[in-house]
Amino acid sequence: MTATKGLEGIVATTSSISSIIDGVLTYRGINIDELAEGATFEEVAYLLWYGKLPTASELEELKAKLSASAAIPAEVIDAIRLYPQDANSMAALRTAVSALALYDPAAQDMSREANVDKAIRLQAQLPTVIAAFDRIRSGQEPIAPKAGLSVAANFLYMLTGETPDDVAVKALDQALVLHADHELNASTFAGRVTVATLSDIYSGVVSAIGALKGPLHGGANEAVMVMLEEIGSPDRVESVINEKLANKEKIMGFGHRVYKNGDPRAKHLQKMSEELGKLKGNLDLYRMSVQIEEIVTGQKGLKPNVDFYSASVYTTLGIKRDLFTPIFAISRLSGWTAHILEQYDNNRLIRPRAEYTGPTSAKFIPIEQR
Ligand SMILES: CC(=O)SCCNC(=O)CCNC(=O)[C@H](O)C(C)(C)COP(=O)(O)OP(=O)(O)OC[C@H]1O[C@@H](n2cnc3c(N)ncnc32)[C@H](O)[C@@H]1OP(=O)(O)O
Ligand SMILES: O=C([O-])CC(=O)C(=O)O
Repeated sequence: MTATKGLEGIVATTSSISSIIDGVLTYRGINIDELAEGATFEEVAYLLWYGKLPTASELEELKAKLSASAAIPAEVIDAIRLYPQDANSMAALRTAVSALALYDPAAQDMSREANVDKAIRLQAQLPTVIAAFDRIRSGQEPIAPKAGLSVAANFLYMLTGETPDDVAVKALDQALVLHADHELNASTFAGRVTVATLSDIYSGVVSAIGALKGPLHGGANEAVMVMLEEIGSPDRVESVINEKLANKEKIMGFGHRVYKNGDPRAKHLQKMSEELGKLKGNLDLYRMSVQIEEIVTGQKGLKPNVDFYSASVYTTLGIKRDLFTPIFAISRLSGWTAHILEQYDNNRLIRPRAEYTGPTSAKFIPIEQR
């Protein structure tokens, strides 16, 4: 038995949800470029869960269900009030999703129907949880979700209490489309491993949130913003990035386990970053990002991944840095739950082997002789 470090190149499951073939990403066979330009996040979530694009009436039905389930139990809001004010936002989200399970009478119902309902409910509730956490830690009262708003619009509304403008809603919606699923990425795999023991959907999502949090995965979008803040202005890009490269530091938002010729989602976020910068009259973050890309791609051949330009996009939208990865979670929840449902539909315990590298034939020494 020989281990492959990081399971690189190992095919661990079959799946019909999303594919990356020759660098092309599809959701249910539809190219991500077409979805990014033409679909809303709700249509994409439907596509991931049900395997086909919704008709107009199916989409209306899904939106109505999302609207009807977006409120979170008062007990969960009360629990969020007890979190430390400086709690890590992904830790807070992980804890709150765990708490949601306690107040869902169907949490342990393993029927397919109940699990699809829970996927939709969680999709509706995640933005409410994150917005409530952000307001409570800022000394403000949480704002209840507003019926009739899209997932993107409702999230922005619940953060500020103001009706968001169309540009912001469209940009966030497109970002949600781009992040919704990505084959067997680390967080999706973590979720599938958890539910393959026939544990419940909440446990799978909690595992997935924990895996997304790390800076080698979803946490990279926040880390990109830390780097942009450290650089501070376009004239410092060259010196800071060259120093990082000379010190063999990783440049966050670059590289990918699967894409070696570029992440097809990055160009959409780059375009969005430029357009938003122009609209807001400040292209500094965009220009700094482009300069970083020129240096890192030029020197290391590494291309930006989905996390790189999302940092300037979200900052230009006025979103706090530590909400970037929770936003990734709002989007990826659709993919996680689609994979969890697929895992339940054709389940077998996921239990690989380890190549043992420890001592063999070691002897037990009684404690008094050690
Ligand atoms: C949504 C997402 O999860 S997208 C990924 C988000 N993560 C990041 O942006 C963090 C920065 N990137 C990375 O750490 C990596 O590229 C990962 C984790 C995404 C992929 O990792 P792996 O497939 O294991 O690639 P690995 O780490 O083996 O990299 C191969 C080589 O490229 C280098 N490399 C990879 N990414 C970077 C980077 N961002 N900056 C500098 N060097 C890098 C490695 O140091 C390694 O060099 P070496 O062969 O001289 O040791
Ligand atoms: O697939 C991966 O390894 C990481 C990634 O880009 C994602 O989850 O969107």
